[in-house]
Amino acid sequence: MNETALEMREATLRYGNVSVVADISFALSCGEIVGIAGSNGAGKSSLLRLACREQSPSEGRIWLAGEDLATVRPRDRARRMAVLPQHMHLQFDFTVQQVVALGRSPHGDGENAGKAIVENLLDTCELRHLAGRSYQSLSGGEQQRTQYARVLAQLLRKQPDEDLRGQVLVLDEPTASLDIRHQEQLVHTLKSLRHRGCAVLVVMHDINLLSRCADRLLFLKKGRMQSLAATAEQLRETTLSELFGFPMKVQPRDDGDLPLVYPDPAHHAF
Ligand SMILES: Nc1ncnc2c1ncn2[C@@H]1O[C@H](COP(=O)(O)OP(=O)(O)OP(=O)(O)O)[C@@H](O)[C@H]1O
Repeated sequence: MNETALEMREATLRYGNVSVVADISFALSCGEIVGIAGSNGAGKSSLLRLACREQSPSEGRIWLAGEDLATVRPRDRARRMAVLPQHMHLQFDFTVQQVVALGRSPHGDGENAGKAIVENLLDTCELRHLAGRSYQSLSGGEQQRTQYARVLAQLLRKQPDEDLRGQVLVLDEPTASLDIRHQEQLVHTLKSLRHRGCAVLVVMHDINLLSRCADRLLFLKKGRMQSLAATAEQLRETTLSELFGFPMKVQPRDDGDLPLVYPDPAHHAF
């Protein structure tokens, strides 16, 4: 199997004559988590839309495990790549269980193996008590957890604990509505998916949370790659201050864990 799960080479996305993402090149390996960070409007969601072929690049090429993404049939792509968008609106009022089961659609096994996967995810994602509830009636965090379970249902091939090399998970702000307990749970599941060979591309505004899951961080500024490096190397005050356009502090920790990043409290910009 190809060790590169997803690769972009000189990918650009233009709306009219404005490039919202420009000249992006990187490779995501099987069993690797790449975190994407940057300011509002930097192009993070646009980059993810290119990665999952929701939009095709104006220039450049993208490969899924060595295959040109443009030639991978949509159903095949949906079996190999699961995507959690930033916003998700449902036209119909499904129950939580039905929403999670939607993830099995590309696999066509909803009545058999897929049912066991959905049942398992309702338990592991702590959704069992909500299974029969209308999705529309849920809180923001409950909806986000339901959607996360749906993409996990799509990501798994046949069994809850199988090898996931070649599978790609794309997440846009998956923790935006989650409480601390469920943020921690999500970080834990991402690490476990990585351990099983899954490749993950994830956007988060919380740089500390992102750093805790990502092997490498890709920093985007005005649609361009500012830098891509191992997480520890990216956590530098000058790099982060430039990225966010605000003075940032990086506090080393005694326990040898990654440093803590926070806005400089001495700076009074507003
Ligand atoms: N359909 C579109 N037509 C024109 N411009 C667009 C379109 N979609 C996005 N943009 C612009 O592209 C830029 C990048 O948007 P994108 O959603 O990728 O940013 P982002 O980094 O995900 O931002 P945020 O942190 O606010 O979610 C923004 O300036 C946005 O206004």
